[in-house]
Amino acid sequence: MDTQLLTTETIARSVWAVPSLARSADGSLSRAENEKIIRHIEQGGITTLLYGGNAIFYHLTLAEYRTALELVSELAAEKTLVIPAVGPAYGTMMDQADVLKDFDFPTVMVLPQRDVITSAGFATGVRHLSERIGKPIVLYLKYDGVMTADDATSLVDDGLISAIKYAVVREDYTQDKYLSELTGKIDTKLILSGLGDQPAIVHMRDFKLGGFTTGCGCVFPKLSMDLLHAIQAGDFEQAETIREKFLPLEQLRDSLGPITILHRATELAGIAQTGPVSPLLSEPAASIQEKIAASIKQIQASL
Ligand SMILES: N[C@@H](CC=O)C(=O)O
Repeated sequence: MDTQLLTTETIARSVWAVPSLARSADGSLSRAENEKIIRHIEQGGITTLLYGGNAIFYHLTLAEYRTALELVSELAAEKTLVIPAVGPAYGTMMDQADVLKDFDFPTVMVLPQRDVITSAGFATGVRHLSERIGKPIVLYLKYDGVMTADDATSLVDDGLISAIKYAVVREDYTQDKYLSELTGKIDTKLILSGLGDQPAIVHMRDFKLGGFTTGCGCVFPKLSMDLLHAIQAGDFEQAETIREKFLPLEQLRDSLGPITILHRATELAGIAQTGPVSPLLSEPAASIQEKIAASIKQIQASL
């Protein structure tokens, strides 16, 4: 596992894959199946793994948290950067910080919270977390204005932020006042487009963001890396062609739940047995699973 502190070069060198976390039939975390997922992603050329929402880190027990960190840190290839998430509750992240001290992850990401939060309080929580683990943090901005651009800038200026995952959903990604405010104050290369392959072109071309995160890229990693390389080369026609290839699966995820559809897609694509979906989420119905399988075939046929 790559344990070097993040730089803007690290951020840009790979798409950030956001994988599912496989469980055995009894609900325990599966070493063998998570290894298959990691190898599949790495074989597509991806060197950054972010264990967060798609891995349902929201709902891990503290004991599972340690096991998950052991698995992913031991299974990742030497050059793979692994970023685990913490939180989203303050108490949870501080308990998890004590577990993290036993590992060499160069940074961690705070999962997003929408309720029971203020901008200044969120910034204070990030400061406490960074002090506790002695490392900079990946800020995940998923809700409009959840942290003001000024508060985010203070954290960056104080060296407490390794990257920002920006994932506010918009009707039109070219129009985004919050992102404009952030990019007006913070080095855009520290900010990643955090909503998968669909807004990546607009975010990187128009707002000059440093990279993007992907869920579908855990099933089609080479396609996601091809998209990153096309955008970085300024070949937006090619990038648009690649973006459209993801649509069958991405549209299902958008309408039916990005996390659970990816969890099942990873299995239906033959990558690994991902096992039961963690409560508080639930399994897609059989009819939906047929649609997931069909969408995977459609993408495979387009490659
Ligand atoms: N939410 C996005 C990117 C990951 O955070 C996805 O799953 O595609």
